[in-house]
Amino acid sequence: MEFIQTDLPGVIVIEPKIWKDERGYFYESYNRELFRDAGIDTDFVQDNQSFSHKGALRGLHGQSNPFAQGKLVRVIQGKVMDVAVDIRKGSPTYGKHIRVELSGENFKMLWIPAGFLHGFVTLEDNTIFTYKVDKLYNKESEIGVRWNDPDFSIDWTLKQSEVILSQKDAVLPLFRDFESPF
Ligand SMILES: Cc1cn([C@H]2C[C@H](O)[C@@H](COP(=O)(O)OP(=O)(O)O[C@H]3O[C@@H](C)C(=O)[C@@H](O)[C@H]3O)O2)c(=O)[nH]c1=O
Repeated sequence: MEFIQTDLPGVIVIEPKIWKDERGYFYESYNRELFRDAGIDTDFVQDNQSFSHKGALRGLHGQSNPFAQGKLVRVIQGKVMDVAVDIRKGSPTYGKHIRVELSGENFKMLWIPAGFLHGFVTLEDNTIFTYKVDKLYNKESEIGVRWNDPDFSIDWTLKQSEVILSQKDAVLPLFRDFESPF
């Protein structure tokens, strides 16, 4: 299993070792000891899964303390462009984002600690996205910023007309009107 630092300190790409044979494949999607050795020392308390049609864009989301979540995300089937945005005030990379393509074929995972917003757009139909989080869902703690915020100018790969949003995500605040709790 390889742990690869990204341009946002704290956000880590994980490439698991894939064991392929005539039956198919096997891999460890989480190993507490290896993660702890790599500096990801946390207790996961909830697993989530979503299914999306091509163009579904979920984000940019987070939760404030005491429910701020670290997330370990991956794609089981299909493909997404996954995005993390640093919203830690005073961070040298405050307001900056990274993008990583995650797919059922590249097996990559992304660790996004608390203090970041997270979102993804599905690039293929029938995409199954799964993630572990280290704090429980808490509706009252939900925070977010509009996906197409001009200050972030994220290249989501798809055109605006191809994107499917929830009603909630369509009206999230812009970054300039957002008070980061971190
Ligand atoms: C996130 C979440 C939602 N729900 C419920 C509430 C809601 O009625 C329904 C759908 O929720 P949402 O529309 O917020 O789902 P979604 O837009 O997929 O939200 C997710 O987006 C990605 C980008 C993340 O990073 C996640 O943390 C989460 O915020 O599921 C839970 O019961 N538990 C949870 O942990």
